[in-house]
Amino acid sequence: MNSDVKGVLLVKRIQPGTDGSLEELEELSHSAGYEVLGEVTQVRTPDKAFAVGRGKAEEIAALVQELKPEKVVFDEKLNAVQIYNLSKLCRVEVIDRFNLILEIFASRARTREAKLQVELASLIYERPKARMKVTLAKRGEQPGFKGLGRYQADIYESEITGRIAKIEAELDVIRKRQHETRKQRKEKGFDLVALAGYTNAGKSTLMNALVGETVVAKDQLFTTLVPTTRSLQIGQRKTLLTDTVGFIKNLPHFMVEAFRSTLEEIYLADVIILVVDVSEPPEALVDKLVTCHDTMWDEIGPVPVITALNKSDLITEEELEERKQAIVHLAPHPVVISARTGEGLDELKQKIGKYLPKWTSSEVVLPRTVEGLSMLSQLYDEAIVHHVDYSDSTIKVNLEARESVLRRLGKRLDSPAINP
Ligand SMILES: Nc1nc2c(ncn2[C@@H]2O[C@H](COP(=O)(O)OP(=O)(O)OP(=O)(O)O)[C@@H](O)[C@H]2O)c(=O)[nH]1
Ligand SMILES: [Mg+2]
Repeated sequence: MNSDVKGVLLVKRIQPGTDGSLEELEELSHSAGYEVLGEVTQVRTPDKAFAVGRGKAEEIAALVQELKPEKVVFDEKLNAVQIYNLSKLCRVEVIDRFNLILEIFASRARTREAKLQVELASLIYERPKARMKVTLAKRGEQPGFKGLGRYQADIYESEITGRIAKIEAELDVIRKRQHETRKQRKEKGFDLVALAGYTNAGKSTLMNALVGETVVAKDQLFTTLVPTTRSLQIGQRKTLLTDTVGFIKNLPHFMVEAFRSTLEEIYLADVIILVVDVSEPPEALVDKLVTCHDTMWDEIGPVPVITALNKSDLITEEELEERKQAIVHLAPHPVVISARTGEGLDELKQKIGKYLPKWTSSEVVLPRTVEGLSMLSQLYDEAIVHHVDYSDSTIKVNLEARESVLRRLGKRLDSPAINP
């Protein structure tokens, strides 16, 4: 084993009747920079609360002795007592899937916003355990009892609550500013297009392929943590394309909430491109699409969704057909693409154009003054100008624009600008 790479032992929860190959704890561990030294599986009993039996706990402890991992990672959410007992028995740090996701987020967070979001999510996750943690700490020695995150036992629940309130207030300020920026962009005639989808589906690669710029794209989960926006010309329309944080299965609601400002880019878009990795087996594909729908469906309203079936370069025609059949009810307006080879990108752009909000055609009459000419130049930026007629005192412009642009123009001209 490479001495720089830390090892983990996984305790995977698997659905009865499956081999657990669809579970992504391994992938998450790699993305967090760990080497997987071994796995213990535990069949999930749907209606029962999660418990680790004595036999299972001893099996894990024996493997810890043998493999000497840095941490034991449970697929299941653990409470403070379970973490305490397990870490005492195994003499090693015990964490669960959410701690692992938080570790990944924490290691990727670069901006103030991302860092605050990660801290908020981990505080909300740790708060219910704080009380128990203090009780357990008072019992004295706690071998390897580090699984509750970096907050030590002397930080009480109320301090955590105070910190949460502080972060929320700061995030609120950031959000308001972002909201204002988005509103201004819309008013300037830009349409907002968001890339959404499961983590590692290829959103950032697609963004790069569409706008020819370099957003970091890697074969790991949660490469993108804060949205990046670039302009993208669709026919004559200017749009802003935003790359967003990926979705993942079983993300607790508090975590989705902590990343709300990031997800807002999706919720406020005019068109959503839902990117899926179509090279995955049909069951995984269905599973991931269901997660995407669960995460965003209630929030997005009647916004058109185009499904980009990405990574088609990795599969045969027959495999593609099989997958298309499997997801027919989950993938609105599908387009087969490969962000890597560029296949299907023209068709995707055409589809985006088709689903952009309709603009209004209008004829406006501007005064032939310095101000009128400045309005005309602004219209070239914010609208599609079809025809301009100059007379001695007026400029007649035939154009298409977002209604808000026409309304604003009407106000400046002191007369309605909308004459369809
Ligand atoms: N073969 C192939 N690989 C692709 C394609 N698109 C993306 N990939 C690869 O898939 C991996 C993930 O791509 P990203 O663009 O980082 O995915 P993402 O959806 O932005 O991921 P997160 O930001 O982590 O949520 C990278 O290794 C890409 O090179 C494609 O069309 N074909
Ligand atoms: Mg990305």
